[in-house]
Amino acid sequence: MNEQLRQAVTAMPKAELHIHIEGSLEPELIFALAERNGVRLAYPSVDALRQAYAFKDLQSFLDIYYAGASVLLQEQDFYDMTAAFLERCERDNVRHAEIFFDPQTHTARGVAMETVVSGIHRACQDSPVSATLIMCFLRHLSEEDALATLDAALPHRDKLIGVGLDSSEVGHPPEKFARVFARCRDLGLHLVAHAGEEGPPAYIASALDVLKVERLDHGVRILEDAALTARVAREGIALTVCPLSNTKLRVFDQMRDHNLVQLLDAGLLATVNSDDPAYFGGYMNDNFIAVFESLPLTLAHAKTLARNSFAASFLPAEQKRRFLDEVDAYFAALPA
Ligand code: HPA
Ligand SMILES: [Zn+2]
Repeated sequence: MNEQLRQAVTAMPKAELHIHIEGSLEPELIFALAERNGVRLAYPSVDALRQAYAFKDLQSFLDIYYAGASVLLQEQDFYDMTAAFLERCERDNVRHAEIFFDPQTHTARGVAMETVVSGIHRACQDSPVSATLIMCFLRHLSEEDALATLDAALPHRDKLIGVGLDSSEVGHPPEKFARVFARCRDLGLHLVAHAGEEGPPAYIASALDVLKVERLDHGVRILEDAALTARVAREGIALTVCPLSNTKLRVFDQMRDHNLVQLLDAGLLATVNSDDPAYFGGYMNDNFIAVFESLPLTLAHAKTLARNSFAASFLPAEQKRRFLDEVDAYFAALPA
Protein backbone atom coordinates (compact mmCIF):
# COMPACT_ATOMS: atom_id res chain seq x y z
CA MET A 1 0.00 0.00 0.00
CA ASN A 2 1.50 3.37 -0.93
CA GLU A 3 2.04 6.13 1.60
CA GLN A 4 -0.56 8.41 0.02
CA LEU A 5 -3.28 5.78 0.29
CA ARG A 6 -2.29 4.94 3.88
CA GLN A 7 -2.47 8.62 4.79
CA ALA A 8 -5.87 9.04 3.10
CA VAL A 9 -7.36 5.98 4.81
CA THR A 10 -6.11 6.80 8.30
CA ALA A 11 -7.10 10.48 8.20
CA MET A 12 -10.50 10.06 6.54
CA PRO A 13 -13.56 10.68 8.74
CA LYS A 14 -15.28 7.41 9.61
CA ALA A 15 -17.87 5.77 11.84
CA GLU A 16 -17.52 2.56 13.81
CA LEU A 17 -20.66 0.41 13.93
CA HIS A 18 -19.34 -2.84 15.42
CA ILE A 19 -17.43 -2.43 18.65
CA HIS A 20 -18.05 -4.44 21.82
CA ILE A 21 -16.99 -2.06 24.56
CA GLU A 22 -15.85 -4.96 26.76
CA GLY A 23 -13.59 -5.94 23.85
CA SER A 24 -11.79 -2.59 24.12
CA LEU A 25 -10.44 -3.45 27.60
CA GLU A 26 -6.67 -3.46 27.18
CA PRO A 27 -4.67 -5.89 29.36
CA GLU A 28 -3.10 -2.93 31.20
CA LEU A 29 -6.54 -1.61 32.15
CA ILE A 30 -7.72 -5.12 33.11
CA PHE A 31 -4.82 -5.33 35.58
CA ALA A 32 -5.35 -1.79 36.89
CA LEU A 33 -9.05 -2.45 37.51
CA ALA A 34 -8.32 -5.86 39.07
CA GLU A 35 -5.99 -4.11 41.51
CA ARG A 36 -8.47 -1.29 42.21
CA ASN A 37 -11.28 -3.78 42.87
CA GLY A 38 -9.35 -6.57 44.58
CA VAL A 39 -10.24 -9.06 41.83
CA ARG A 40 -7.90 -12.05 41.40
CA LEU A 41 -6.97 -12.83 37.81
CA ALA A 42 -5.97 -16.25 36.48
CA TYR A 43 -2.89 -14.64 34.82
CA PRO A 44 0.16 -13.42 36.76
CA SER A 45 0.99 -10.46 34.48
CA VAL A 46 -0.07 -8.26 31.58
CA ASP A 47 2.33 -10.17 29.33
CA ALA A 48 0.98 -13.56 30.43
CA LEU A 49 -2.56 -12.39 29.70
CA ARG A 50 -1.57 -11.07 26.27
CA GLN A 51 0.15 -14.40 25.55
CA ALA A 52 -3.19 -16.12 26.07
CA TYR A 53 -4.70 -14.14 23.16
CA ALA A 54 -4.19 -16.96 20.64
CA PHE A 55 -7.62 -18.00 19.48
CA LYS A 56 -8.73 -20.89 17.33
CA ASP A 57 -12.38 -19.90 16.93
CA LEU A 58 -15.11 -17.65 18.37
CA GLN A 59 -15.63 -19.71 21.53
CA SER A 60 -11.94 -19.77 22.50
CA PHE A 61 -12.02 -15.97 22.30
CA LEU A 62 -15.30 -15.57 24.21
CA ASP A 63 -13.97 -17.60 27.16
CA ILE A 64 -11.11 -15.17 27.71
CA TYR A 65 -13.20 -12.08 26.84
CA TYR A 66 -15.74 -12.88 29.57
CA ALA A 67 -12.88 -13.53 32.03
CA GLY A 68 -11.38 -10.11 31.21
CA ALA A 69 -14.73 -8.39 31.83
CA SER A 70 -14.85 -9.81 35.37
CA VAL A 71 -12.77 -6.86 36.66
CA LEU A 72 -15.61 -4.41 35.87
CA LEU A 73 -17.55 -3.73 39.06
CA GLN A 74 -18.05 -0.01 39.72
CA GLU A 75 -19.69 2.67 37.60
CA GLN A 76 -16.29 4.34 37.28
CA ASP A 77 -14.83 1.14 35.78
CA PHE A 78 -17.38 1.22 32.97
CA TYR A 79 -16.71 4.94 32.55
CA ASP A 80 -12.93 4.50 32.37
CA MET A 81 -13.17 1.65 29.84
CA THR A 82 -15.48 3.66 27.57
CA ALA A 83 -13.49 6.90 27.92
CA ALA A 84 -10.29 5.07 26.90
CA PHE A 85 -12.04 3.68 23.82
CA LEU A 86 -13.42 7.06 22.77
CA GLU A 87 -9.94 8.61 23.07
CA ARG A 88 -8.69 5.95 20.63
CA CYS A 89 -11.55 6.92 18.31
CA GLU A 90 -10.25 10.47 18.19
CA ARG A 91 -6.79 9.27 17.16
CA ASP A 92 -8.27 7.20 14.33
CA ASN A 93 -10.57 9.97 13.08
CA VAL A 94 -13.64 8.00 14.12
CA ARG A 95 -16.31 10.70 14.36
CA HIS A 96 -19.19 8.47 15.43
CA ALA A 97 -19.40 5.12 17.23
CA GLU A 98 -22.40 2.86 17.86
CA ILE A 99 -21.20 0.92 20.87
CA PHE A 100 -22.31 -2.59 21.86
CA PHE A 101 -22.37 -3.61 25.49
CA ASP A 102 -23.22 -6.97 27.09
CA PRO A 103 -25.13 -6.28 30.33
CA GLN A 104 -25.72 -9.97 31.11
CA THR A 105 -21.95 -10.49 31.46
CA HIS A 106 -22.13 -8.07 34.38
CA THR A 107 -25.58 -8.56 35.91
CA ALA A 108 -24.81 -12.29 36.21
CA ARG A 109 -21.96 -11.28 38.57
CA GLY A 110 -24.24 -9.09 40.69
CA VAL A 111 -23.43 -5.75 39.02
CA ALA A 112 -26.56 -3.62 38.63
CA MET A 113 -27.85 -2.66 35.17
CA GLU A 114 -27.81 0.94 36.36
CA THR A 115 -24.06 0.74 37.11
CA VAL A 116 -23.28 -0.63 33.65
CA VAL A 117 -25.44 1.71 31.60
CA SER A 118 -24.68 4.87 33.59
CA GLY A 119 -20.91 4.40 33.46
CA ILE A 120 -20.81 3.76 29.72
CA HIS A 121 -23.34 6.47 28.93
CA ARG A 122 -21.64 9.14 31.05
CA ALA A 123 -18.35 8.56 29.20
CA CYS A 124 -20.19 8.95 25.87
CA GLN A 125 -21.64 12.26 27.01
CA ASP A 126 -18.23 13.55 28.11
CA SER A 127 -16.55 12.74 24.76
CA PRO A 128 -16.30 14.96 21.68
CA VAL A 129 -16.92 11.81 19.60
CA SER A 130 -20.57 11.19 18.74
CA ALA A 131 -21.44 7.92 20.51
CA THR A 132 -24.65 5.91 20.97
CA LEU A 133 -25.39 2.58 22.67
CA ILE A 134 -26.70 -0.77 21.44
CA MET A 135 -27.49 -3.29 24.17
CA CYS A 136 -26.68 -6.87 23.15
CA PHE A 137 -28.34 -10.06 24.36
CA LEU A 138 -26.08 -13.07 24.86
CA ARG A 139 -27.38 -15.79 22.56
CA HIS A 140 -25.91 -18.68 24.59
CA LEU A 141 -28.37 -17.72 27.37
CA SER A 142 -32.15 -18.22 27.24
CA GLU A 143 -34.72 -15.88 25.73
CA GLU A 144 -36.25 -15.57 29.22
CA ASP A 145 -32.94 -14.16 30.43
CA ALA A 146 -32.93 -11.72 27.51
CA LEU A 147 -36.51 -10.64 28.31
CA ALA A 148 -35.57 -10.03 31.96
CA THR A 149 -32.55 -8.04 30.79
CA LEU A 150 -34.77 -5.90 28.58
CA ASP A 151 -37.09 -5.26 31.55
CA ALA A 152 -34.12 -4.22 33.69
CA ALA A 153 -33.00 -1.82 30.96
CA LEU A 154 -36.38 -0.14 30.46
CA PRO A 155 -35.61 2.70 32.93
CA HIS A 156 -32.66 3.46 30.59
CA ARG A 157 -34.62 3.26 27.35
CA ASP A 158 -33.63 6.85 26.50
CA LYS A 159 -29.92 5.95 26.63
CA LEU A 160 -30.23 3.17 24.02
CA ILE A 161 -30.60 3.45 20.26
CA GLY A 162 -30.95 -0.26 19.66
CA VAL A 163 -30.41 -3.87 20.62
CA GLY A 164 -28.19 -6.60 19.19
CA LEU A 165 -27.42 -10.28 19.54
CA ASP A 166 -23.93 -11.63 20.17
CA SER A 167 -21.87 -14.44 21.76
CA SER A 168 -21.71 -18.10 20.57
CA GLU A 169 -23.49 -18.20 17.21
CA VAL A 170 -23.65 -21.84 16.08
CA GLY A 171 -26.46 -23.70 17.86
CA HIS A 172 -28.16 -20.44 18.88
CA PRO A 173 -30.04 -19.28 15.77
CA PRO A 174 -31.71 -15.87 15.65
CA GLU A 175 -35.23 -17.34 15.89
CA LYS A 176 -34.47 -18.32 19.51
CA PHE A 177 -34.92 -14.58 20.25
CA ALA A 178 -38.05 -13.85 18.19
CA ARG A 179 -40.18 -12.63 21.11
CA VAL A 180 -37.63 -10.34 22.71
CA PHE A 181 -36.78 -8.74 19.37
CA ALA A 182 -40.50 -8.22 18.66
CA ARG A 183 -40.79 -6.39 21.98
CA CYS A 184 -37.76 -4.24 21.20
CA ARG A 185 -39.25 -3.40 17.84
CA ASP A 186 -42.46 -2.25 19.56
CA LEU A 187 -40.30 -0.06 21.80
CA GLY A 188 -38.89 1.69 18.73
CA LEU A 189 -35.37 0.35 19.21
CA HIS A 190 -33.14 -0.26 16.22
CA LEU A 191 -32.38 -3.95 15.67
CA VAL A 192 -29.12 -5.64 14.69
CA ALA A 193 -27.72 -9.15 15.15
CA HIS A 194 -24.49 -11.02 14.65
CA ALA A 195 -25.21 -13.47 11.83
CA GLY A 196 -23.06 -15.33 9.35
CA GLU A 197 -19.78 -14.97 11.25
CA GLU A 198 -19.42 -18.70 12.02
CA GLY A 199 -23.09 -19.50 11.41
CA PRO A 200 -24.59 -20.40 7.99
CA PRO A 201 -26.46 -18.08 5.59
CA ALA A 202 -29.73 -19.53 7.00
CA TYR A 203 -28.98 -17.58 10.20
CA ILE A 204 -28.65 -14.39 8.15
CA ALA A 205 -32.04 -15.09 6.55
CA SER A 206 -33.73 -15.69 9.90
CA ALA A 207 -32.12 -12.59 11.44
CA LEU A 208 -33.77 -10.63 8.62
CA ASP A 209 -37.09 -12.47 8.39
CA VAL A 210 -37.76 -13.42 12.01
CA LEU A 211 -35.92 -10.74 14.01
CA LYS A 212 -36.32 -8.06 11.31
CA VAL A 213 -32.85 -6.65 11.85
CA GLU A 214 -31.79 -3.51 10.01
CA ARG A 215 -28.08 -4.35 9.92
CA LEU A 216 -26.06 -7.59 9.92
CA ASP A 217 -23.03 -7.86 12.18
CA HIS A 218 -20.26 -9.72 10.32
CA GLY A 219 -22.49 -11.43 7.72
CA VAL A 220 -19.42 -12.50 5.74
CA ARG A 221 -20.79 -15.99 5.00
CA ILE A 222 -23.59 -14.38 2.95
CA LEU A 223 -21.67 -15.00 -0.29
CA GLU A 224 -22.39 -18.72 0.10
CA ASP A 225 -26.00 -17.88 -0.90
CA ALA A 226 -26.29 -15.91 -4.15
CA ALA A 227 -30.03 -15.22 -3.85
CA LEU A 228 -29.65 -13.93 -0.30
CA THR A 229 -26.68 -11.79 -1.36
CA ALA A 230 -28.73 -10.22 -4.15
CA ARG A 231 -31.63 -9.56 -1.77
CA VAL A 232 -29.49 -7.93 0.94
CA ALA A 233 -27.76 -5.79 -1.69
CA ARG A 234 -31.11 -4.75 -3.16
CA GLU A 235 -32.57 -3.90 0.25
CA GLY A 236 -29.50 -1.88 1.22
CA ILE A 237 -28.97 -3.77 4.47
CA ALA A 238 -25.48 -3.08 5.78
CA LEU A 239 -22.84 -5.57 6.89
CA THR A 240 -20.52 -4.55 9.73
CA VAL A 241 -17.40 -6.45 8.70
CA CYS A 242 -14.49 -6.87 11.15
CA PRO A 243 -11.34 -7.92 9.25
CA LEU A 244 -8.84 -8.42 12.10
CA SER A 245 -11.47 -10.27 14.12
CA ASN A 246 -12.15 -12.56 11.16
CA THR A 247 -8.52 -13.55 10.77
CA LYS A 248 -7.85 -13.87 14.54
CA LEU A 249 -10.92 -16.14 14.94
CA ARG A 250 -10.03 -18.10 11.79
CA VAL A 251 -13.15 -17.18 9.81
CA PHE A 252 -10.51 -16.52 7.13
CA ASP A 253 -7.03 -18.04 7.40
CA GLN A 254 -5.23 -14.92 6.21
CA MET A 255 -6.15 -11.38 5.35
CA ARG A 256 -5.49 -12.00 1.68
CA ASP A 257 -8.31 -14.58 1.81
CA HIS A 258 -10.82 -12.07 3.22
CA ASN A 259 -13.91 -11.51 1.06
CA LEU A 260 -14.35 -7.75 1.65
CA VAL A 261 -13.72 -6.90 -2.01
CA GLN A 262 -16.21 -9.54 -3.16
CA LEU A 263 -18.80 -8.19 -0.71
CA LEU A 264 -18.38 -4.69 -2.15
CA ASP A 265 -18.40 -6.01 -5.72
CA ALA A 266 -21.70 -7.78 -4.96
CA GLY A 267 -23.18 -4.35 -4.24
CA LEU A 268 -23.42 -4.90 -0.49
CA LEU A 269 -23.20 -1.96 1.91
CA ALA A 270 -20.12 -3.32 3.70
CA THR A 271 -18.34 -1.39 6.44
CA VAL A 272 -15.01 -1.93 8.25
CA ASN A 273 -15.02 -2.19 12.05
CA SER A 274 -12.84 -3.39 14.93
CA ASP A 275 -15.16 -5.76 16.92
CA ASP A 276 -12.90 -6.33 19.97
CA PRO A 277 -9.84 -4.17 19.33
CA ALA A 278 -7.94 -5.01 22.54
CA TYR A 279 -8.09 -8.73 21.68
CA PHE A 280 -7.71 -8.77 17.90
CA GLY A 281 -4.66 -6.58 17.41
CA GLY A 282 -6.07 -3.23 16.55
CA TYR A 283 -8.53 -0.38 16.39
CA MET A 284 -10.22 1.11 13.34
CA ASN A 285 -7.17 2.34 11.46
CA ASP A 286 -5.34 -0.93 12.12
CA ASN A 287 -8.27 -2.73 10.47
CA PHE A 288 -8.26 -0.36 7.50
CA ILE A 289 -4.49 -0.64 7.05
CA ALA A 290 -4.67 -4.44 7.29
CA VAL A 291 -7.25 -4.77 4.50
CA PHE A 292 -5.70 -2.10 2.28
CA GLU A 293 -2.32 -3.81 2.61
CA SER A 294 -3.60 -7.29 1.79
CA LEU A 295 -6.46 -6.75 -0.67
CA PRO A 296 -6.74 -4.95 -4.02
CA LEU A 297 -8.47 -1.89 -2.54
CA THR A 298 -8.15 1.61 -4.00
CA LEU A 299 -8.79 5.21 -3.01
CA ALA A 300 -12.28 4.84 -4.52
CA HIS A 301 -12.92 1.93 -2.14
CA ALA A 302 -11.71 4.06 0.78
CA LYS A 303 -14.31 6.70 -0.02
CA THR A 304 -17.01 4.05 -0.41
CA LEU A 305 -16.12 2.52 2.96
CA ALA A 306 -16.09 5.91 4.70
CA ARG A 307 -19.46 6.82 3.14
CA ASN A 308 -20.92 3.39 3.94
CA SER A 309 -19.95 3.76 7.61
CA PHE A 310 -22.11 6.86 8.01
CA ALA A 311 -24.83 5.76 5.58
CA ALA A 312 -25.33 2.54 7.57
CA SER A 313 -25.42 4.34 10.93
CA PHE A 314 -28.53 5.01 12.98
CA LEU A 315 -27.81 8.73 13.07
CA PRO A 316 -30.71 11.11 12.41
CA ALA A 317 -30.92 12.07 8.72
CA GLU A 318 -29.52 15.56 9.12
CA GLN A 319 -26.46 14.46 11.12
CA LYS A 320 -25.88 11.64 8.64
CA ARG A 321 -25.98 14.12 5.78
CA ARG A 322 -23.45 16.38 7.53
CA PHE A 323 -21.00 13.50 8.03
CA LEU A 324 -21.44 12.32 4.43
CA ASP A 325 -20.74 15.87 3.24
CA GLU A 326 -17.61 15.86 5.42
CA VAL A 327 -16.45 12.64 3.74
CA ASP A 328 -17.10 14.05 0.27
CA ALA A 329 -15.26 17.27 1.11
CA TYR A 330 -12.34 15.29 2.55
CA PHE A 331 -11.89 13.25 -0.63
CA ALA A 332 -12.45 16.25 -2.91
CA ALA A 333 -9.58 18.05 -1.16
CA LEU A 334 -7.05 15.22 -1.58
CA PRO A 335 -4.26 15.92 -4.09
CA ALA A 336 -5.03 14.22 -7.41
O1 HPA B 1 -17.29 -11.26 17.17
C1 HPA B 1 -18.09 -11.59 18.06
N1 HPA B 1 -19.04 -12.51 17.81
C2 HPA B 1 -19.92 -12.89 18.74
N2 HPA B 1 -19.92 -12.40 19.97
C3 HPA B 1 -19.01 -11.50 20.29
N3 HPA B 1 -18.82 -10.85 21.45
C4 HPA B 1 -17.78 -10.04 21.28
N4 HPA B 1 -17.30 -10.16 20.02
C5 HPA B 1 -18.07 -11.07 19.38
ZN1 LIG C 1 -18.96 -8.64 17.31
